[in-house]
Amino acid sequence: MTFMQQLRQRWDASGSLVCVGLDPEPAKFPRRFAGDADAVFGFCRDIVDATAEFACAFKPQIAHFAALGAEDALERLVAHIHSVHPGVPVILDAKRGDIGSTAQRYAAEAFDRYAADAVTANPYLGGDSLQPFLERADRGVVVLCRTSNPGGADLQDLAVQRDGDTGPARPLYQHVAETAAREWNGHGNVALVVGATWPEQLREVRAIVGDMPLLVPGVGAQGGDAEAVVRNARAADGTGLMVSSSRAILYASAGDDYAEAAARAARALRDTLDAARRD
Ligand SMILES: O=C(O)c1cc(=O)[nH]c(=O)n1[C@@H]1O[C@H](COP(=O)(O)O)[C@@H](O)[C@H]1O
Repeated sequence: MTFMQQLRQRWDASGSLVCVGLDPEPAKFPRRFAGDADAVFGFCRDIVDATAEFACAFKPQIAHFAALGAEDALERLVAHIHSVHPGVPVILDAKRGDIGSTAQRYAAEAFDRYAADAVTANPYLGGDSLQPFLERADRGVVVLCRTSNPGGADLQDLAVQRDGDTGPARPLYQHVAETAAREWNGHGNVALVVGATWPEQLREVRAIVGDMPLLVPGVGAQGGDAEAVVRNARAADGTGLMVSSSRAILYASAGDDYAEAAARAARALRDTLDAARRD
C-alpha cells in the first residue's frame, strides 16, 4: 500500500487529523528515565503506544535522535510503530535537499534504513534534487512550502515572477505549491508543509493544490490556532490535514503520568480538530 493510500485509510479509521511529533529531549523526560541507557527509545515507545489511537501519523524528527547518537533508537521506534500499530504512517522529518547523487542517499536513508513511509524535503535545490524521493512512488514526499517559524517569511514570502509570466509577482511559497501540484506530483505522492502559525497562507495554498495533503506543524508550543487551520485548509471531504504537535503532547506532564497526559493532549487536539471540521 502506498503512503497516500495508508494516510487516507488512517484518516477514515481514526477519525483523527492529529500527527504526533516525536522530538525526544532527555532533559524533559520524567525522572524515572534518569540513568536509563535506552531512555530515548523507552520514552518515545510509551508515547507512541499511548497516543496511537488518536494519531493519523507519527513524525519522528531525525535531529532529535541523531544529536544524541540515538539513530538505533529511531530505527527500533519506526519498526515498533510498523509492527504494533500497523496502518499508522511514519513521516521522517529530515528536511533533506541536495544534488541528485546525494539526495539519492538521503532517500535510501529515510526509506530503506529507517523504513519511513514519507520524508520531509526541502525544495530549495529544485526539481532534480527531489527526484530521488519522488520516484519512490509508494512513499510520500512532504515538501516544505511555508514553514511555521517567524523567519519563514524572509525568503518564502518574496514576491517573484517566473520568466514569461505575465501576471503579477507572487510569493515564492505559492510558486512552490503550484510547482508541487503541477510538476512534482506525477506519482501522486507529494504533500506540503505549511505552518499552523500562518492561517492566511494555509488558505492560499489549499486554493492552489486542491486536495493534496498538508502537514501542518505549529499548533501547541508554537501557538498556532488549530481551529483556524481546519477552517482555512481542510480538503473538500474534511480531511487533507496532518496537524502536527510535538512538545505539547510529549511533555504534557513531567510526572509518572506522562503517557496518560500525552494521550489526553492528543485526544483533546483530535476533538478540537474534529469539531472544527464539522462546523
Ligand atoms: O517539517 C516539519 O515538521 C516542521 C516544519 C515547520 O515549518 N515547522 C516545524 O515546527 N516543523 C517541525 O515540527 C515540530 C514542531 O514541534 P512543536 O512546536 O513542539 O510542536 C518540530 O519537530 C519542527 O522541526
